[in-house]
Amino acid sequence: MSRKLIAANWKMNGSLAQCRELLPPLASVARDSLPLVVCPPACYLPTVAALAADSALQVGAQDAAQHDAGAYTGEMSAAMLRELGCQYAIVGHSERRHGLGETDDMVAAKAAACLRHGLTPIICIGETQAQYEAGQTADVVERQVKAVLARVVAEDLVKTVFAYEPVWAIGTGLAATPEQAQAVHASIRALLTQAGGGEAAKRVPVLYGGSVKAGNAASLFAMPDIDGALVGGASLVAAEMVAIYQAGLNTFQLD
Ligand SMILES: O=C(CO)COP(=O)(O)O
Repeated sequence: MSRKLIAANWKMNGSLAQCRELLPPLASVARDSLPLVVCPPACYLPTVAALAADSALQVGAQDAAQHDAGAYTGEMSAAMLRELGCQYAIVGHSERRHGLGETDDMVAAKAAACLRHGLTPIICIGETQAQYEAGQTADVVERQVKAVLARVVAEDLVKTVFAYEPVWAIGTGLAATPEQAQAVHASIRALLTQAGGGEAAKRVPVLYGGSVKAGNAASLFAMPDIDGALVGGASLVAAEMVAIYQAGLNTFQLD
């Protein structure tokens, strides 16, 4: 299995009409050798799963509950998301950490809940602009990764995906440079290696997210520890998302 992967995070955007418009071009380019995961708002998951059905496209949710069932109004469990056709769920997106108060431990519990139910968690980590300016990137990333490692056993690590998303690069048009991102990705890989043993850690995809577009994807993908992208705004334009995916097909050494 290749450790490369490209994912689209629509955030709270889209409509039924947009699902029908955005999915067919992606379905026609998706290949098994490079997983392409579409994460629409939860209400569109059944529609997106149906549109993806006869293709290599995969479906992900944008969040998953940390609990399996119970009195948690508005939440959706990992098992429910599986029933809706999801193979993946994003957890710990900075818009949930900073906008909705999710803690490192909640994010780790969500990742563990996904793993209990056979969903692959795409675990987002990354520093804010203030932390970046204060030179705290390495410390923040280490704390966020270690919180996950405290709840996910080493043999499950290989079933996870990490996404480094510096908050200052999200939706700003100001992506990290390939070299900046590579340095952080290498440190994430080192933490995973320490925790999960060399071989398992080598197979965990570490994606980059933050202002990825067709114009910068190939230079990011050329870095040895950048295994793909978690794409926000550009994923709402079919031609952009197709071009980003094609940059992956052309740049990555795929199995
Ligand atoms: O948050 C992101 C993906 O999860 C990145 O968003 P943008 O690609 O819009 O910067």
